[in-house]
Amino acid sequence: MRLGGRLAAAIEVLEDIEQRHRPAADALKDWGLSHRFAGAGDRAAIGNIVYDGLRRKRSAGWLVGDETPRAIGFGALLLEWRETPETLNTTLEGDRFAPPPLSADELATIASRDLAQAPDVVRADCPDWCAPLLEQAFGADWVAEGAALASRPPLDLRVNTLKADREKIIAELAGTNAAPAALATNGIRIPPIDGSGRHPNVQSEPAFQDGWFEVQDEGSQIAAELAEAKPGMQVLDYCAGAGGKTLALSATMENRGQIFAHDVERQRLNPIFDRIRRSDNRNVQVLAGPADLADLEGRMDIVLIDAPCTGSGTWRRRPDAKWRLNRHQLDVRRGEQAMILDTAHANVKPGGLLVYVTCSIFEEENCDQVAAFLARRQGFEPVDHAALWERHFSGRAGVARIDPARGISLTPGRTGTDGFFFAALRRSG
Ligand SMILES: C[S@@+](CC[C@H](N)C(=O)[O-])C[C@H]1O[C@@H](n2cnc3c(N)ncnc32)[C@H](O)[C@@H]1O
Repeated sequence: MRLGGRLAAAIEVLEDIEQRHRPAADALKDWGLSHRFAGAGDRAAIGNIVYDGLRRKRSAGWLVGDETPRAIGFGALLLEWRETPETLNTTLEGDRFAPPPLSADELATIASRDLAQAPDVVRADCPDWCAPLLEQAFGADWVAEGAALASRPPLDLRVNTLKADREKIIAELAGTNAAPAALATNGIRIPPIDGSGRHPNVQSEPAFQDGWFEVQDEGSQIAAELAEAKPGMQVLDYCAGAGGKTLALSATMENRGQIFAHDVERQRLNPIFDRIRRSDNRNVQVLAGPADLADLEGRMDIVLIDAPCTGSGTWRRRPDAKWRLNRHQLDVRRGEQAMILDTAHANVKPGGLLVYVTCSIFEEENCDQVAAFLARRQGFEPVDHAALWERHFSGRAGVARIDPARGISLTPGRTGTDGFFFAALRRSG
């Protein structure tokens, strides 16, 4: 397929997502199944146009003067593929599979628009209702942070130190531009890919099959590192899900001590068994249900709450979620977070840590949630987050937003990671 056919397909997929309120991944998969002639390169390029369009939906639409899937598809190519209106129209000319080229009206609109002069919400590429939340979180930087959340993400890997070291894996991945991550001690980063390219399928590498590394955003790795799980400790991962943080904690504990993996939806834990086998983690115990949890009351050195949240920090990777999210869902998540804090804290032993993590950028799910918990509950004190950060990332204070008494925020704009929030509260008695 040429660019015109790929653009037409991307517009079709964007229409499907909009009309049927479908996740982007499902719509793309269905398109691939009903167009089996399209090769892997075509599917990757179509996926890139769709994801670029969803990340930059507002700025793409604003540039072309409409909010239709067509305007978003064309806008994505202009903003992210280094196309110009002229190169695009020349490329589409005579291609019978391409959408109609940019019209005279569209060309005039594009020529008259300068994105630097666009309204703030357009440059931040966020829904109107989220703008005050971004402003609350980032102050004067909110537009820049919104724009960073609308950029293409890198592919981050975490070295499984139980089986390999960073140099060895980087050598295995030669030719992918893999390099040590800027902050995470065991992180490897493969930078974002340009245009129609795609990241290597690292999960098909023998090194992955042998458990040498996991795919994990650097922000998630940093959060696990800051929890300071040590060999011999008793740790409860209260919202373990597929086990990304469980495995990271287990590796820092060098397989000594015990980490209990719990999740209210037990089927979410299913991938963990295969991951444990592959990665040689031997100190993970997956809890079967609430009865097992009762045995842990007051006994844990660390209880990690990787809380269910809006996921607003991961909009680079799941841009369709940005447009589906609404105020009601945020309120539901806040209720769940408060309830989990009020329940899970009972498992922390005196002197132990309650660690609260989200992949959200909203204060309401982060600092506010911690402040409300501390106001409700006696016996927990925040650690000194500035000192904690300094212990791990000495001299790099500027790359995170640190409120010493409330927590640490990581963002795409400042940290170069997905948006994450981390807070550690010590139990006094
Ligand atoms: C952010 S995800 C966890 C991701 C996982 N820790 C990782 O690193 O791969 C949040 C998890 O919290 C779980 N959850 C939601 N409500 C819960 C509750 N009341 N108690 C325990 N887990 C809960 C969800 O099922 C979901 O798997």
